[in-house]
Amino acid sequence: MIKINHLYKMYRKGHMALDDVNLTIGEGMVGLLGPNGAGKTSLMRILATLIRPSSGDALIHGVSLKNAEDIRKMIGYLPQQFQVYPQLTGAEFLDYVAVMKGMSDPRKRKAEISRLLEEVNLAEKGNKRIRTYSGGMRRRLGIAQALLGSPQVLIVDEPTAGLDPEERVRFRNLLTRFSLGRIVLLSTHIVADIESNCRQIAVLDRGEVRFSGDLTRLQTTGEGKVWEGIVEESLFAKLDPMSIVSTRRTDDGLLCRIIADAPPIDMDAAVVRPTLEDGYLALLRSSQEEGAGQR
Ligand SMILES: Nc1ncnc2c1ncn2[C@@H]1O[C@H](COP(=O)(O)OP(=O)(O)OP(=O)(O)O)[C@@H](O)[C@H]1O
Repeated sequence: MIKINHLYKMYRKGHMALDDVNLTIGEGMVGLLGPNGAGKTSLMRILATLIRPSSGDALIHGVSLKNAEDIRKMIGYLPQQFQVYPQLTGAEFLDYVAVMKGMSDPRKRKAEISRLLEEVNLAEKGNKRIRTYSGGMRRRLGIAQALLGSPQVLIVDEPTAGLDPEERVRFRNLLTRFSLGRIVLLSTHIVADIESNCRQIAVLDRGEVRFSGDLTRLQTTGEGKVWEGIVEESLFAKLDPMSIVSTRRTDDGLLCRIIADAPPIDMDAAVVRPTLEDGYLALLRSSQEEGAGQR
């Protein structure tokens, strides 16, 4: 279990990236969802002991972040900008990382590397240079390096960014497999990444936790706030663009889906069942309105 207590991160020039974050994260796949700049990377880097919080602490399986050496043994981390050495082969790269992680026995390293290459579906590519790998393969190699030493906690920062839909699905399934008996904390701003396989979701916005719970509860946040109706082009131009979730051209006109407490006066709209994405957008909307009210 990860228990985050009153965590703050203030960067130089006074920017508050994390503002009293409290969160309990259990076993399985956990999604950390939030728009750009929400503080996801800051939180993950703190948990991976790459940066220090300004104040507060987190306990990972009971160990404080202050014991960075012990925490690092428990954690595998895949950063957003994962750097590889293109001239090395996948196996050479993993061997290099394994040495850095203190795995001194070459035979054990070799066995673990071939096991991991197999697990991430790169067994046949292990002896090829990384420069020949696709984006998805590099990301899978990134997971393999994070899993070296069998960490109990895997932290992955926006791992699906830039992947094509097929690789994205493949990558999600891979993470789900690794989440059995482990904590996999996955950050993303794409709802589909967490839709099918996350047991818990936390939503971060402007440094604060706005939600923590399961998928159904996030979805119901949108209840009574999602409206659908046909609008004329002239009305469409007047709608608040921030409230429009989707538009589809039909024979009767533009079918518009919007998130609002009430539909615009001249829109003939009916309330519809929210999707998970609607729930997330409704939550962000109310969090942003709250923020605007306080400014
Ligand atoms: N080293 C830094 N110095 C100053 N400000 C920073 C630094 N790193 C991040 N920030 C700011 O802190 C806030 C949170 O950034 P962070 O990268 O943690 O968010 P994020 O949710 O991961 O965003 P993204 O999805 O865009 O990566 C942003 O406003 C960002 O500009």
